[in-house]
Amino acid sequence: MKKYDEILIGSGPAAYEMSNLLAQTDHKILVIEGFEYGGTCPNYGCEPKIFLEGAARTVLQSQQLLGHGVSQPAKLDWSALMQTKLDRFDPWPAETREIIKKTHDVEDGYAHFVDDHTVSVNGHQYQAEHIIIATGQTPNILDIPGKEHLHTSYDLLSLKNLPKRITVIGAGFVGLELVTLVAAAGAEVTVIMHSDRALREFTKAEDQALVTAMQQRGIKFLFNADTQKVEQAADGLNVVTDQGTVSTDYVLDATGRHPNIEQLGLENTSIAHDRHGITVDGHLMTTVAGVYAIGDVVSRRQPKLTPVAEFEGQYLFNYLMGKNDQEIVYPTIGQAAFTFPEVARVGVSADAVADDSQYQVKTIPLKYGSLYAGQNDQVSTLTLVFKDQRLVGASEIGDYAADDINNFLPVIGLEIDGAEYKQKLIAIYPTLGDKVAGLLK
Ligand SMILES: Cc1cc2nc3c(=O)[nH]c(=O)nc-3n(C[C@H](O)[C@H](O)[C@H](O)COP(=O)(O)OP(=O)(O)OC[C@H]3O[C@@H](n4cnc5c(N)ncnc54)[C@H](O)[C@@H]3O)c2cc1C
Ligand SMILES: NC(=O)c1ccc[n+]([C@@H]2O[C@H](COP(=O)([O-])OP(=O)(O)OC[C@H]3O[C@@H](n4cnc5c(N)ncnc54)[C@H](O)[C@@H]3O)[C@@H](O)[C@H]2O)c1
Repeated sequence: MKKYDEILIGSGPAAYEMSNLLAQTDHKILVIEGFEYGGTCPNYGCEPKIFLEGAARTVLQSQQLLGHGVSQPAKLDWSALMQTKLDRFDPWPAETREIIKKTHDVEDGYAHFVDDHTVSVNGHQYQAEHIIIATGQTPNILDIPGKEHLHTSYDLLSLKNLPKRITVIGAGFVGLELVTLVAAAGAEVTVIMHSDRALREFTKAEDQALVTAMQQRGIKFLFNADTQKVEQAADGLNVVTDQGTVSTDYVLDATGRHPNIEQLGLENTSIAHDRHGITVDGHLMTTVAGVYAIGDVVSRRQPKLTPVAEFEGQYLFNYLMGKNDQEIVYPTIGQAAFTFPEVARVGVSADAVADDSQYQVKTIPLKYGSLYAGQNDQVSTLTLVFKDQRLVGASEIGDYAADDINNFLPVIGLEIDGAEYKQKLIAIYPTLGDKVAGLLK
């Protein structure tokens, strides 16, 4: 049986970060990847999504400015845009594999444990001083009649021809970001939600303003609807819900993601897990000594995001190399949905402390600023949460929400007050950065 210092199962952002750091050591490393090297984010997640969003945003901004100095809205050619996406992204998995292979051994296949300390792939068995599970998450598929008609975000992000009518089940991050893209490209979109809340991570007011903005662009929403089945119809598909039937050409299942643990053979081990992922301690060690988990596959309350996965990769590298023996402490984490308008947040939510007199909430409409007025961005609203004069939370809905909220991350994470900000920084004007010091007073 071949032995390594470290075995990394998966090659997404969490494992890739660790593999790059381990490349600087003399350790013998094996990276096992069952699908596309680089994982979700660069191949069928954040990166292709934000790439496609560039053109979609241009179209939506031009529509928003009709009658405000723009006379002809831009038009999105989905097939042409998709070709540029495929040209850019198709080579990435092979390139990533080559980069990893320069310093580590690689095995192309799905790994599973045969016992607590032995991993099997392609009929070979391997052991290591440290085994790191970094297998991420995978999209849910509703278990309903006609589920063979359901597509995932993976399918949609490579869809060469845009269907006329698209139905999206689920209005979380993946659902609403992809709705933004396909609706901007001209598809008639219906979103089926099983409650009346879309992005629960944001305030109710932000969530409602986002849904309203989407409705005003012609996107239909079915609230509190339970999807029962998908049926073949004479001219497409019927999505049958308890609130009525939606005729459509394509159905995206965006009802969430679950940890990639089914193929890992955990039943042959003592590695504990729950429906949110693998259970780890403060050093990211599983319930088996020497076996660790990082990234989206970990059961934790922090959001499942690329920078969080990378942070865990860095932390575990430092811990295993003896550079840090402290338990992991997560930094201040910013989060955004790249919808139109965007929504973004950091720290304490205004809704969570609405009834707590220790907190003060300020809501600031941004539409009067020239930057926002110049985009005819009528919804932009910033919400700040203070405790003991200190900023502890910020959220925004608006065309620039993600960039705007990035301004508040150092304020909260480094605990800077308005005076210190003003003394140490002159931010770029006229952006929101320039207003931060004033807003902290
Ligand atoms: C559509 C979409 C958009 C997103 N947008 C953003 C965004 O804008 N910003 C952001 O921060 N995050 C975003 N995310 C989330 C982000 O992609 C993940 O948080 C990130 O990829 C997690 O990295 P990871 O390494 O933990 O897992 P992954 O990237 O999922 O990588 C896990 C890898 O393990 C492999 N694997 C699984 N099982 C096995 C096995 N048994 N053996 C071998 N290999 C295995 C998989 O094939 C995969 O390559 C998005 C996700 C999606 C789906
Ligand atoms: N911009 C970003 O940072 C970004 C983008 C995409 C994904 N992500 C990450 O990926 C994670 C997963 O995203 P996601 O959108 O797949 O999951 P999610 O949990 O954000 O959203 C899934 C949605 O589907 C709904 N749902 C569940 N069952 C349903 C049903 N039967 N009918 C209708 N609706 C149903 C849920 O209520 C929820 O609103 C996110 O939490 C985030 O961490 C981040």
